[in-house]
Amino acid sequence: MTPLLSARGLSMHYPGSPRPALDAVDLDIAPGTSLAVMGASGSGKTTLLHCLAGILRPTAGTVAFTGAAGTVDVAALDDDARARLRRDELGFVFQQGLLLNELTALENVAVARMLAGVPRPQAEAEAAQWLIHLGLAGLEHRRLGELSGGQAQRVAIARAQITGARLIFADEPTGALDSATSDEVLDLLLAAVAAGRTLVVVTHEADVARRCERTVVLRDGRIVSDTAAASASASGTGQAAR
Ligand SMILES: Nc1ncnc2c1ncn2[C@@H]1O[C@H](COP(=O)(O)OP(=O)(O)OP(=O)(O)O)[C@@H](O)[C@H]1O
Repeated sequence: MTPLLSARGLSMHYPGSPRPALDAVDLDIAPGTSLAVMGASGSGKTTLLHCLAGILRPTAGTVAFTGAAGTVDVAALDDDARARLRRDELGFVFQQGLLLNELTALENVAVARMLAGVPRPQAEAEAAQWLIHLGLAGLEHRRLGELSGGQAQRVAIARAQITGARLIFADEPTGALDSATSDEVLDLLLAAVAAGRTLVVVTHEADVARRCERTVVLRDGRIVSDTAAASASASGTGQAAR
């Protein structure tokens, strides 16, 4: 099967840094699978996610993404094209950054559709459906700052999916949550995978990684292990450890 995302020789050398944060990483991600990225603090997890998602431009390597318009090299796109790709084809669940505290839950989700040119009434109607789907009925008009951490992550998961994004990147999506809430948030992310989306999740938590089909571990910017979960289906099975 053609990978949804295929990185080759992906390297990131931050200016002034003595060593690369990412060092010639090769990684194929099959569509419809869940991948956990683990590793010690500073091993390069967020840098990898940002290079794969077109947030950062790597200093070397390619990232082939097969989306609506065919295959593009994310690493070679200019800033505007990468911003469009992120807006139209990728979803993000980060601990902070994308959601706005002063907007309501509904507005935070609807804005993702409005950025794609959908009129506000339609965007809000679609957003309301997503919020119900994610268990937030009745909280649509709460400002984000008035929601719990778990509720805010549900808003982020709604926002990540409302655009039809096939690929969702999550960076420590459960990091600030208690274990029951963390399980619920992961349930929702994995439900998106069951619905056909692809998930890449950076996590420190073994419990989160265990529930993904495949886990890669980074050390000093390199993939040092790549394993499929015992219960995982054949798709997304690991490549040999380097
Ligand atoms: N903007 C930057 N400028 C310079 N160096 C950076 C920058 N961002 C990250 N680094 C360095 O790159 C390396 C990898 O960082 P990265 O944030 O990707 O690691 P991580 O595995 O996500 O860490 P953590 O688990 O602590 O979030 C680290 O040595 C870090 O200090």
